[in-house]
Amino acid sequence: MPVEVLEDKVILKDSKGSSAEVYYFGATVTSWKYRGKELLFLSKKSLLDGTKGIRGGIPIIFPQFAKATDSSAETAALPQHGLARISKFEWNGVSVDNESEVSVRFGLNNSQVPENLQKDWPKKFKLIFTVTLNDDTLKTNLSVKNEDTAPFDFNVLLHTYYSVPDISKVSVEGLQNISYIDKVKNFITVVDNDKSVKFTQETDRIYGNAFLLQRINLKDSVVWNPWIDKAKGMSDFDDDEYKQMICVEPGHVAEYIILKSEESWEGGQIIQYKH
Ligand SMILES: O=P(O)(O)OC[C@H]1O[C@@H](O)[C@H](O)[C@@H](O)[C@@H]1O
Repeated sequence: MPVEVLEDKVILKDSKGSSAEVYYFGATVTSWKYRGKELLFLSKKSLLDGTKGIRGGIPIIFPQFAKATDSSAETAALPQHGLARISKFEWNGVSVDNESEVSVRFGLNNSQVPENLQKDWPKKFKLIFTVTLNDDTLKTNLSVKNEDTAPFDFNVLLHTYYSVPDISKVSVEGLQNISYIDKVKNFITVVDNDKSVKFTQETDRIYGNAFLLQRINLKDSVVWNPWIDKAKGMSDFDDDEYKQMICVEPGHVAEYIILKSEESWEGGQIIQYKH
């Protein structure tokens, strides 16, 4: 059976032994295993009961990345990282199921969002999140439809937590000569001349127009590791877990996307495990 539909999550299984798990809460992918090997990081302290955003996997960030810096932004009243990751999506069923690929869908519209968040961002919208598993490849695709009568602004990001055996041995390549905003150093703009990014301290950078993964319509990249002090301050993250994860997050966050009434936007990422 390639798709198991449970009370709180859906499990996708590939014929060669790969699998993925997606919670309805946030439509968060919490596990992606290549033939049994876990590739995503999920904190052992993460809550999975819908009382807090899931700490790990691939939370969907929409319609605001971080907290809006401009108090006049339409999304200014929303909490950090918006509403999608803390809303329960509906199960929209299996869309593809064949020898090589299994694909499932989750949906969220404004009336399914907790009431306080509806007030914080009173827009009519519809999200469809599609997760596709194919042996060594995971595709996550989001479509956003504006069902309101006026345009709205949004950010979007796939906050992907990768599991790594040892952060001191990790490097992220493909960001050379791209300027980034350094959130750890007071949001200064820096141009990266190094061939790869290595991790020896708290790292929180927004790269504009980077092409790191195969991505569709997501031009920015956030690279994040909380490191020691910030890890200690996070209740849903174990003190030492910063050594076992790295977030590389494709998104559209440096500017807002403006979506007109009745129009749709679509974007996503395709991650392939090199084995
Ligand atoms: O603790 P949260 O809300 O899940 O955010 C985690 C991190 O998410 C990253 O995307 C941000 O760049 C960081 O600044 C932030 O700390």
